[in-house]
This record gives sequence, structure tokens and C-alpha cells, in this order.
Amino acid sequence: MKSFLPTSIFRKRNWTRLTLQNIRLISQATEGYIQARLPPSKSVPSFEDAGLRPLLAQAVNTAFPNIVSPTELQSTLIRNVSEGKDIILQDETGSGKSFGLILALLNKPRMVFTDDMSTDGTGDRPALTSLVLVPHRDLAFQMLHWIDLIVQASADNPPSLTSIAQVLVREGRRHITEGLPLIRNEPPHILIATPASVMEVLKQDPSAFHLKELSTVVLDEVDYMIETLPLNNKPNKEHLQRMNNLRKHPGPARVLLDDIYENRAKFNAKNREVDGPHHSPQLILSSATIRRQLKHYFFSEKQFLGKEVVKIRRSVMRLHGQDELATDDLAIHSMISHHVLVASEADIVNLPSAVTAEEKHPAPIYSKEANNEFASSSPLDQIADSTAASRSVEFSMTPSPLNQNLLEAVAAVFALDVPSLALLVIPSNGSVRRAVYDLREMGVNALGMDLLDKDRGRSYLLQSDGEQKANPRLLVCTSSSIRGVDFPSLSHVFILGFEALIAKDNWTLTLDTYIHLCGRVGRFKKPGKVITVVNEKGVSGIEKVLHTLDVIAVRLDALG
Ligand SMILES: Nc1ncnc2c1ncn2[C@@H]1O[C@H](COP(=O)(O)OP(=O)(O)OP(=O)(O)O)[C@@H](O)[C@H]1O
Repeated sequence: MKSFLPTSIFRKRNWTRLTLQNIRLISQATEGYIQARLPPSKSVPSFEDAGLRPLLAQAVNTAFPNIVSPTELQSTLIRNVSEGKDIILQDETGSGKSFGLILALLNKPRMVFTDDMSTDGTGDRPALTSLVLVPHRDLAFQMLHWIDLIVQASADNPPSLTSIAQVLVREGRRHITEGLPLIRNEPPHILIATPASVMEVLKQDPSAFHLKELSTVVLDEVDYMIETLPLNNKPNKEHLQRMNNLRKHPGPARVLLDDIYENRAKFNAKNREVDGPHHSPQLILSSATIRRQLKHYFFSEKQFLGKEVVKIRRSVMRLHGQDELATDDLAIHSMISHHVLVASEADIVNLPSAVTAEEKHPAPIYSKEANNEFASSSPLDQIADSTAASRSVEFSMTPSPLNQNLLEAVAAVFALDVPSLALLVIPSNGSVRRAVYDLREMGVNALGMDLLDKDRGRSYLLQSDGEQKANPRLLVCTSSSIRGVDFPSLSHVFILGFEALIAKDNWTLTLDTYIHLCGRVGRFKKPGKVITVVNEKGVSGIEKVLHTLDVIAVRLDALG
């Protein structure tokens, strides 16, 4: 088999003389890197039909036996990514956007820098081809895990994972001490990174990689990374002040994009009505929620995108037109059932307006007086044993800042209704460790989510079987570390502290937060439950959200 990357390439260190002219693309560099064992199925459209190279398509089939055929959206995406188009990708949560993006990027030809002093081609050096910006580390590691499986599915002489993909996220100073040298020595085909980590690495070493010379830049969960304010025709003083603040203190993703696309913005400003040369890198924006204000930012305010952008949404592809700016595209999954529990000292009731076929009026579904032994009689006795091991002296000595009524409601529903895996989302400023401690004290098999750890998330990335387990698990995370995360066997999402998730002066942001939290279930046509647990004060907030999204809360009778 052809060697994936000749070692001689790595001897050249000639970054300072690299220019756009001496970058060239060689498709052979990635052509031979995946060799898989299984032939693709002939009965349904295959990934090869969608445009993946044969060896890569076979590796995908081997790595993901349950994924037999690309969706129409993925086929359209793969083709347009290959053609170097700028793309806006928007579809429901869990519809395969991120997975499709990873395949499309693996399929791209590898960027290679050619040493201009070398006449015989021996100065070729693989360079970073694509930068995938993500909002948090767990999504980065999820993507890396997918790539790792595909690379491993290469039958003979698989390339090293680090030559194909690397992750750059802020973890102490490791992104500087370990991540930066690795990128310099072995630039990956795909770098998956948070914007802040890229900024810090480039500050440390501006020649670590060259942003403007990338082939593709992807912003997954773009609306989370680029903060925008709702468009307002008659902005009041406060709104103007906030707009000003955003401009004065742009987040790291905004700063990076300004740096990469300044030339393109100038070009688009001059040539608004004409088709013109395409300024690299290709730009791809992806999310389930892309609001008007975000489109306005990319098309009008910054002019990073022009009229040649391809919009891919639910298998629909069309050229971008002005009318698109006038609409908000929202996507909330129909396979999700929404529940709201109101927990107090005395009991836990369904939201008064929640409906079922049989019952129309709220009645206590769980009375603490009658059931105050539920934790000790929980079927999870073996968990209680392990609680002692994890009991922290620190927590046992201090009162919990978390509302115990709400946690008890979660514990009760978890014990009776969750077959295998559930997620509990707490506000960004909440303590995951404390929530885990309190829940374990209640007999719940809770762990803080961490996709690098097998038990805390990694093993659930590909586990699609949601069958009843002897020991169901509750993963706890904050709302800022859950966007895009995919656990196929997840059946329940519990949302705690919803009041804190309400962005007071940005209502659309509140709605989008709810949509993305819900979107951890109901993925790829699977059903799922979202259970928001509030106290009396939180009722009006969640009612308003459900009403705006045209969602009817359903009574949860699990405890009745
Ligand atoms: N063609 C396919 N056939 C079957 N399953 C698929 C296919 N493509 C993706 N999936 C599965 O669908 C799930 C969701 O994929 P992914 O995370 O890419 O969705 P997403 O649209 O990016 O979601 P979000 O908007 O929440 O980020 C994953 O478990 C993935 O393995």
C-alpha cells in the first residue's frame, strides 16, 4: 500500500516563505488513507454515490454499520463542500449535520505546502486543510471520536489519527504546551478547535498555521459562537448600547473571522451585484437555529458572504436571495415530548396546562409524605453503596446551593422512567460536581459528563441501544457544554434552573437554548422526553417558551 504521508515531507521547515501561490492541492494525499473491509450496500444510495471517495465510503460503512445510507442533506452537503462552495447548513437537531460535515471534510483533498526552493517536489509538506470551530471541548472530542473510528476502519496501514485530525481546546495550558507543538510538527488534515484556543495558540506562535491559507472554515453551532442581537428597526438606547458593546468587545469567533475574511469583505463591499472570484477559505455555517440577525451579520454587516452562498436545509438547496434575510428558520423536532414538573416542599405536580388523553387537571403525581422513603427503596441500591466512595467531605459539610425539591423530582422520575441513559442540564454557572454529589446522596447513578472518559460519556457516543439496563445512568452537564452532543441511547433530558437560562433581553436566545437542550433527544427519528423541572416561580417562563414554540406540554404520569 502507498505510504500515506512520506516522512521526507516533515523535514522541511519553511513556513516564512509560504505564499498562496506555492500552496497546491494534491488529492492523492488523502486518496489512499482509508482502506476498509466491507463493500457498500448496493440496495440503497451509498456514501460513494454521495461523492465520498470509495475507500473513505467503505471505511464509514465499516466504522458505522448502522449508518447505511447518507441523507439527502448529507449528499448535497458532500457535493457542495467538494465544489468549494460557501454553505449555510440548517436542519433539525440530530439530523446528521455534524456527522455529514466531518465526512465531507475527510473527503477533501489534502492541502500541501510546496517549498519554493525545492524543484523535485521533495519539499512538499502536508498542511492544515480545514478548521472546524466548535463552542466547547466535548463536541470537539465527539467529532474526533467519529474520525478515530473511521481511521481505525482502514484495513491496512492506517494513518495516525493525529495526521488526520487533532483537537485544540483550552484545558489549563495544555493547548499551548502540547497542542501547539503537535500542530507545528504534524499539521493535521482537520483541526477541531474552540475559537479561544485558536486565538491563544496563534498569539503564542503566529506561524503555527495560516488562517487565510486554509481550504475550509466551518463554524458548527455558529449561532452559539457568534453572539448577535435581534434586529430592531427602532432600537432604543439600551439596544444601541448593547450593539456597541458587541462591536467593542467581539468574542473570539468574531475576531478570528475578521482576521480570515477581511479581504473577502472588502471585495464583497465593492462588488455587491456581480459574481466574482471566490476568496478562500470556503466558509460553512451550521446550526439548527440560524436567526435573521445572524444572516444579517454575515451578509450585510460583515459582507463575508455573498449571493453565491448555497443554503442547504432539509434536502432543499437554493441560491441565497434577499428574501431569505426576512425569515427566521426554526426547527424543533416533532419526535420529542415536552413535560414540565412543578416541584415544591410538599409534592411534584404536572404543569396545570399540560394535557393527556385521560386526565385534564393537575393532581399530585408524587407526594413526599406518602413516599418519603423513595430514595432508600430505590432499585438502585448498589449505587448507594458507591456513594460512600464518592462522598466529598467538602460537600457533606456545606448546605447545597441547589434546590433539593427540584433534584428530588429528577431523582424520582429517573428511578421510575429512565431505561438506560438520561441527561441533566443545569445552568452554566451551576456546579456539576455538587449536583452529582446531591443526586448520588439520593441514590441516583449520576456522573458529571466528560466525553474523554469512558463511563462519563465516551462509551455512550455510539451506543444506540436504549434497552432497560440494570443500572441506568444520569449524566450531568451545564447548558454551555451540551450543544451538538450526540448520545444515541439517550431517552430523557432533564432541565433544571430554567429561569437562569432565560436571557432577559434576548428572547430568541432563550427559545434557541430550549430548542438545543431538547435536541439531545428525538435524534434521527428516535423519540425522547424533555422534562423541565421548575418551582412555582419558574412556571410562567417555561409556559411562555412552550407557547411561543407552539409546543403543548404533556402530563407525565410516570410517578402517578
Ligand atoms: N446517514 C445517517 N444514517 C443514520 N444515522 C445517521 C446518519 N447521519 C448521522 N446519523 C446519526 O445521527 C445522529 C445525529 O448526528 P449529528 O450529531 O451529526 O446531528 P446534528 O444535526 O449535527 O445535531 P445537532 O443539531 O444537535 O448538532 C448521530 O448519532 C449520527 O451517528
